[in-house]
Amino acid sequence: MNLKTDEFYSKADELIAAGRFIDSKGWVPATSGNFSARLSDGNIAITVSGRHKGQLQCDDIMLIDADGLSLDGKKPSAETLLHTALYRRYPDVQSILHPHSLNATLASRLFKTEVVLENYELLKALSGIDTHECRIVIPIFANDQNIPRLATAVDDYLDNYGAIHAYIIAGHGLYTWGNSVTDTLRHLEALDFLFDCEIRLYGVKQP
Ligand SMILES: CSC[C@@H](O)[C@@H](O)C(=O)COP(=O)(O)O
Ligand SMILES: [Zn+2]
Repeated sequence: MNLKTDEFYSKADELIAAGRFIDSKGWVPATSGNFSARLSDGNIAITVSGRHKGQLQCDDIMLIDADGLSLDGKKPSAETLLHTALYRRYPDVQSILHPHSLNATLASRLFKTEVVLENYELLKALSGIDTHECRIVIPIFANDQNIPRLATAVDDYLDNYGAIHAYIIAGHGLYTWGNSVTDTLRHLEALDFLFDCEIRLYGVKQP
């Protein structure tokens, strides 16, 4: 049975276009990053492991189930469990984007445990925020080649501290999500700008 529906191909097109945009910003060097979108039947369209995310073709997007098992014989992203854990936790989340952006990587080196974003108008680009008068925390997790263990660390944090908009993996990159691919791209672009502000401010504040 062919499980690839029109919806799958439409989400695949969105992820391919997102990849071109993200690559145009320099946020997915080499074959880094991974992207996904949830389908209405609960399955997930996700990037095949090891592909260049700025040069994705339809063949580079594959189908997995909600537990991350391949449904089409292809090899899903090495970080699939980070995607499935977020979809499991947040029923409204429909897309997850993971770039290896310079600013997320640098921010993790400078700020170590979390990035605090406060009093920026652009925070309103994040879902659920309607004023600059707010403070959000983007946690930074230690990098780990053991992805199940990393997924558990993220889950533990979310159990203890509640909902967040994104997280950084130290020396690695950013995960963010949203109610559509477009929403998630907006989050990515806003967060990159805000990380840039914090990194430059940090430089200014140094003696
Ligand atoms: C090119 S190294 C990057 C990988 O180790 C990983 O972090 C990554 O983001 C891409 O892995 P992938 O398996 O292609 O989804
Ligand atoms: Zn990665």
